[in-house]
Amino acid sequence: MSSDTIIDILGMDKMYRIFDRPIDRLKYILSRNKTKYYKEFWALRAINLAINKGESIGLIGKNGSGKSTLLQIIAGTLSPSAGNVRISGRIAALLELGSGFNPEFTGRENAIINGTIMGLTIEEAKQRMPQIEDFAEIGEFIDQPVKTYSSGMFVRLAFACAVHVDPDILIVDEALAVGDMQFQLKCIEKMKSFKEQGKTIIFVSHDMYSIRNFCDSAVWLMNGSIYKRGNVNLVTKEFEDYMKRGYVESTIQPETPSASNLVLDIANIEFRNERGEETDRFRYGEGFEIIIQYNLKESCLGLVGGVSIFDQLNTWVCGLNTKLDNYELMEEPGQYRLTVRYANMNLMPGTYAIDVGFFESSGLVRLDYKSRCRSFQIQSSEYFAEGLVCFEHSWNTERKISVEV
Ligand SMILES: Nc1ncnc2c1ncn2[C@@H]1O[C@H](COP(=O)(O)OP(=O)(O)OP(=O)(O)O)[C@@H](O)[C@H]1O
Repeated sequence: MSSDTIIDILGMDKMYRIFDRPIDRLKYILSRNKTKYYKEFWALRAINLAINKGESIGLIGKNGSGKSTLLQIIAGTLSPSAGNVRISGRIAALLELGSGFNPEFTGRENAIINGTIMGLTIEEAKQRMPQIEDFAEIGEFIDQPVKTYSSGMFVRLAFACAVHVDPDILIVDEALAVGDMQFQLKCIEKMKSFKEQGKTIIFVSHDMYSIRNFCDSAVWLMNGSIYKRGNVNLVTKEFEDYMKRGYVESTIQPETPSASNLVLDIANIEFRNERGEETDRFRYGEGFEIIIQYNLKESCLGLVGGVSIFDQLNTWVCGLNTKLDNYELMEEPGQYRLTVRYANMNLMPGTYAIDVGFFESSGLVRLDYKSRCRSFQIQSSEYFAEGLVCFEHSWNTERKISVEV
């Protein structure tokens, strides 16, 4: 284990025992020779994973691939069946929400207990209470039993506790999606500052856009094994292609719902042709514009706007956003028109749909997202090519002259 390695997993397996009937579990517990009343299910197999200090890792994989199991083992809430797991730092994990809380205790009591479990003394844990209360913003509920909390309050308290124990490693398992948007933004700011401080972050999401925006590298789990690890863009792209090719049943997670449109509202989307006329029909090869009117209600640092085009089979034809193009949007509140211009549209004739979305800078929080909100047609009376796009091209042929010797 190098001095930079903060998480080191070697040859780790996790097996779950599956009992067909509750009585079989009881029989197993009571049997002296531990007769096998169960079936074995290997959720993780031969995992070797070393993560260095300061890395931001995106953990991806389809449903049931073993992501949560791996995170729980790293977090120490689940034991592996075999292998070694060495962690050299303090871990704060936001896994199943509030799973570490005792429902009968108040928020304050739980926060203090959590702090002591994380290695703080009771005094240190108490000293951090004002910051936790401040961050969680749940007011007087801090002194109510957590069983009375809404799921949003749980996230608030859980995140506040997690980030105020000064962890070296932060694990976030899509927990953020439950909180309200203002709070999500606050959490993301905190995660960014953790990243800047060189802390290690493991982030699980089904949203590849979020993973690409937040992580440096990605680990792809498939059927309980690490299938790929590497550059976040390459691995997530390959994962998306894999999912699209339909190797899997259509169990891709639903999109993360748009955060309530408190910060930004998309008011209108329209298409205009090269002559500035509003229309949704274009000639093949013609340029056109998509004009998005939106209302920014609160200033938003690093606002990102994007448009994606899909064909009728849902193939993602082209996704563009202002961040990828280094185009900065204004951050002050106001009403805006954002125009994206496509020159020489060489999509083949057919009907296409668009998604339009706005995100805060890391891409983790959707401020407003309209899926397949408008469609347009590319028309041509000529039959000139097949497929999805027609690239600019030319043909050439040369006759090979055979020389007799
Ligand atoms: N307590 C358990 N007992 C038996 N099997 C389990 C248990 N927990 C998880 N599994 C199984 O282990 C496999 C991996 O589950 P896990 O929750 O780690 O996957 P995941 O990648 O996090 O999935 P998702 O994206 O749906 O959250 C799944 O097939 C799941 O059914």
